[in-house]
Amino acid sequence: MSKLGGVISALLVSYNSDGSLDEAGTRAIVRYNIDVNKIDGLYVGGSTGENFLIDTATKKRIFEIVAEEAKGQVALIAQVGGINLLESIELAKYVKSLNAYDSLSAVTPFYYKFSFAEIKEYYNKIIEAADMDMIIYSIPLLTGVNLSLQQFEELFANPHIVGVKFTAADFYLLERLRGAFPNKLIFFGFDELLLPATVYNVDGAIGSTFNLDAPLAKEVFAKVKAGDIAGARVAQTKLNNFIDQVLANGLYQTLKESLRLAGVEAAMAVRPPMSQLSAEQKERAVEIYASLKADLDSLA
Ligand SMILES: CC(=O)N[C@@H]([C@@H](O)[C@H](O)[C@H](O)CO)[C@@H](O)CC(=O)C(=O)O
Repeated sequence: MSKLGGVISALLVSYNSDGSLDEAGTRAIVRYNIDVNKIDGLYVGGSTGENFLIDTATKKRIFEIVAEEAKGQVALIAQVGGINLLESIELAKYVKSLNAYDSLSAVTPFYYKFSFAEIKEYYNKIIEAADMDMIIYSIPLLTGVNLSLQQFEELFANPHIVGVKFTAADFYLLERLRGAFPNKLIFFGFDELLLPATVYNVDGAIGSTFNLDAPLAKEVFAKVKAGDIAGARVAQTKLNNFIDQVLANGLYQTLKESLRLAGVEAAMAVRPPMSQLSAEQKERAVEIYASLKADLDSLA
C-alpha cells in the first residue's frame, strides 16, 4: 500500500461500442497512467469511469483488473458510492477482499434529498461493512449536497474517514477545512482550479484530465512548493488551454480520443446515454491533443 497524496488520475475506462467493458483497453489506460504520466495514484469508479452508468458486476471487474494491472505500483482509491447503499456495501466488501486498495471513497448520496443524519449513516455503514478507510467524495455541483464545516467536523469525528475529495470552487470552505483539519487528507477535484487550491496546501488532486496532463499538474504543485507562483501560473494556463478545449468538445470522449492519439490501444467508446464523438469532433480532438503534446514536450 502506498501513501496517499499527489496527483491522482480519476481513471478513464474503455468501453466497447456495444457498451461492454474493454478490459485490455482499460489495462492499457492504467499502464499509461503509471508508466507515462508517472501518476501518484488512481481513483477508480468515479464519474470519469462513467461509474453511474454501469452495473455492479462491471464495477467489480474494473476494481479487480485495475488492482491486477497496477501491481501495487501506485496508490489506489475505490469509489463505491451511489444511491443504492446495499450495492455500496457489496462493493466495499469486494474491494476489501482484493487487498489492493488504500482507501474507499463514496460520493455523497444524491437525487433524493437525504438528510445529513442519513448521509452520516450511509458512510458509517459502508465503513463498518468493509473496515476500511474512507474519503468523502463531495461534488455539490452534481449531487446538490453542500456539506458545511460543522457537518464535515461530525463526519471527520469517525477516525476511518480520513479525508475528502473536494470538488467545489468554494475556497472559503476549503481554507476553513484545511485550517480545522490539518491531519485529514484534502484532494482537490477541479483540475482547472488546481493552482489556488494548491496554495491552500491541499494534499493532492484527483481529476479526469490528469489521465493526459498529469505532468503539467505536477508542475503546478512543484512550482507552488518552490514559491514560484509565476511559474505555477504558466503551468496552470497550459492545463487550462487543454481543459477548455476538451470541455467544449466533449469531456470524457475527448480525453479518451486523446489517449488513443497518445498511442494507448483501446476501443475508447463511452457508455450510453453519452454519445460517441462525431467525425468532426474527432478531427478537433487531433488539434487539441497536438497542442497538449507541444506543452508536455516543452516540460521535458
Ligand atoms: C465531473 C468531473 O468529471 N469532475 C472531475 C474533474 O477532473 C473535471 O473533469 C475537470 O476538472 C474538468 O472540469 C473530477 O472531479 C471527477 C473525478 O475525479 C471522478 O469522480 O472521476
